[in-house]
Amino acid sequence: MPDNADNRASLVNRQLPEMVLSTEENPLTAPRPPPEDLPVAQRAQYRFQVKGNAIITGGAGTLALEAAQALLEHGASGLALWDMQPDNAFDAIKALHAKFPDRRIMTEAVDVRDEAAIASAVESTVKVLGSIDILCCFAGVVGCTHAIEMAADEWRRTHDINLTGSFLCAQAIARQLRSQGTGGSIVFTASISAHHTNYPQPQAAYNSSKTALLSLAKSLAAEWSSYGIRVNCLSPGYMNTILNEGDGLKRARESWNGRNPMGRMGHPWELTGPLITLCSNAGRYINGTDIIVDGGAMVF
Ligand SMILES: NC(=O)c1ccc[n+]([C@@H]2O[C@H](COP(=O)([O-])OP(=O)(O)OC[C@H]3O[C@@H](n4cnc5c(N)ncnc54)[C@H](O)[C@@H]3O)[C@@H](O)[C@H]2O)c1
Ligand SMILES: OC[C@@H](O)C(O)[C@H](O)CO
Repeated sequence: MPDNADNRASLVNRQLPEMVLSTEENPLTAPRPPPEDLPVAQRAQYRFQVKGNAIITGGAGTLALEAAQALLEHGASGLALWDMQPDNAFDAIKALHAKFPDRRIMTEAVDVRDEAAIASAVESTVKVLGSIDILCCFAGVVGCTHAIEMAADEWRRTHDINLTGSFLCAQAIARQLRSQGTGGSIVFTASISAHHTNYPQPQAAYNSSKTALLSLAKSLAAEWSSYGIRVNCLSPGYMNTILNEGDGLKRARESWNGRNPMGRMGHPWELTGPLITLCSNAGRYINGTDIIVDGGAMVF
């Protein structure tokens, strides 16, 4: 690894790769309003229709499975649920197969920290589904350790999964979308923790990994828009999922609700409207940003 002085010298002499911005003529980023003659009844559907196939990381988790159902309801033709523990989704996937017998729904055991596993999952996903159009990154972990006590391993693991894992999956899918020439939508799951510091639970590693995701989404949106790839984040507030269950968090939950104008946690379903927006025509001009879905938790 060169030291800083060498780095600076090589930067001065290096030809930087050009960042190609999209132009008005790029068909991948054109506005695509509904055709004038589309009947009124079909215009709303056109706006929120999900086309093609989606990969969902952390696909056995609560928010991810709710997203899976929403994507199918809005028209996704196929889904690949990638998770380190895909068997946890066994019953949920059985139910999805029963509700949507005409769609292809597959699972893959993938650790999002593992580049080789991601590459092989892209290959097998494309083999089964034919192509990829959407990536939703839900894989994530949270710990509640005081920063002063935190082992370096916990810090690294949190960032490796929440931040680097999202980057590695996005990069692999962007390469696939570029080779397809189709464009697509990538959605990271950040959090209100990306915007403010959780209280009362100490979550320095989690918070900083999620804040970095916001910045990553902006950077990738800038670099990849010429391929027709939009990159955005969703920032859920406190949602009713396993992540926030357990007696240990009972007092925290009371405190979260007490500081939320709506006085309650979010239902996983309540995240799916914004997700569908980002993955459909409705979100065609939304790029490099973040949608906060928290019931107003950060207004105080
Ligand atoms: N639940 C909330 O209140 C809330 C709020 C804000 C943000 N989020 C974020 O939403 C996402 C999903 O949260 P959830 O509540 O559904 O949690 P969850 O624990 O139900 O789901 C997380 C999933 O990620 C998987 N996973 C963990 N490490 C992985 C790895 N290395 N590779 C692949 N998969 C891995 C887990 O097996 C699990 O299925 C997380 O990124 C979380 O930080 C959740
Ligand atoms: O900030 C809300 C979430 O990101 C998260 O659910 C919580 O902090 C986990 O305890």
